[in-house]
Amino acid sequence: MTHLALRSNGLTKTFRGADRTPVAAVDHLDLAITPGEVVAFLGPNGAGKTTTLDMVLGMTRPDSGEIEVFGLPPQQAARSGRIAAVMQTGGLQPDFTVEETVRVVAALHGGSVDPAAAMARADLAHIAGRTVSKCSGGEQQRLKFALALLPDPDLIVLDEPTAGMDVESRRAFWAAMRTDAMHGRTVLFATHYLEEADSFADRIVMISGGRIVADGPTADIRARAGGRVVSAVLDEPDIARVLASVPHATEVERRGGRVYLGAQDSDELARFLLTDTAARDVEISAHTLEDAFLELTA
Ligand SMILES: Nc1ncnc2c1ncn2[C@@H]1O[C@H](COP(=O)(O)OP(=O)(O)OP(=O)(O)O)[C@@H](O)[C@H]1O
Repeated sequence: MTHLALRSNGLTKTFRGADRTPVAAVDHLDLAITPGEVVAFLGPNGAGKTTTLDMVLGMTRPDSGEIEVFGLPPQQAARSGRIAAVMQTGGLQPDFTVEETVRVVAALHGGSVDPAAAMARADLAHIAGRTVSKCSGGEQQRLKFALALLPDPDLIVLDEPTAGMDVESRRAFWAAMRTDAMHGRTVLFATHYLEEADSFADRIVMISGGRIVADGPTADIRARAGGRVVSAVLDEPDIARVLASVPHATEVERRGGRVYLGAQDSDELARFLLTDTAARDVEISAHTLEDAFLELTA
């Protein structure tokens, strides 16, 4: 029988806040991830991403609900090397070189991936002799990624792996990750960065207040923000005619000499503009992921 990479039912974790009031960090979370999926776990600060990932890794026990990784309890999946993580915090020895770090951890875990291969896959070969304290934030994250690859896990979990990196380092990190994910590994990563979710994930699970507010293919989540916007250069009488004639047409905004219009059916709106008005320079654009994010996590 083929198991899901991750399955949770009614997963719940509550903490006590500073004034002892309960905070539902994760609130009845149901999630199913099939092997090979690359899933972004997207949500604002305090949404419950880290708490969920801690439970996925068996580092925190849920108060109630169930969670399985490849059909196993999370701790067992972690012990057997089927799951590994790149977490936000986590000790690297500052005096070790990159290569020493990878070799020591490989020896400790009896990893199934050759240390040199893990370094190559995390794009570290050219800095193998550099001490950890001299590595940039991005290089240290890639080192953690190499360490996570050592047991050759089927599921790799990344908690905001590029937090604090500059654009260049983020690009290098994701290039290394993307190459690796093409080998069929399941990837679950938490992020605040919409563009990372957009460009790297097949699927987005959006979480807010410990609950899933949207879950689906990246393009579908974007579309949920409410269709498309049609913009054109248009004079006042034509704007009035569009608003009166096209069902549910609304004026969204005016900017740079253009008017931006929304409607239930954007194709119908565009057709009306092109055939019944003197509209020029008509453009149809999808809502951005940011629109969806703001709407769904509001
Ligand atoms: N050990 C703890 N004790 C008390 N409250 C906690 C603890 N850990 C998390 N919380 C609270 O649980 C909620 C969810 O936190 P969590 O760290 O899971 O969110 P997050 O989505 O990872 O946030 P961020 O993006 O800021 O890292 C927050 O309100 C947080 O303050």
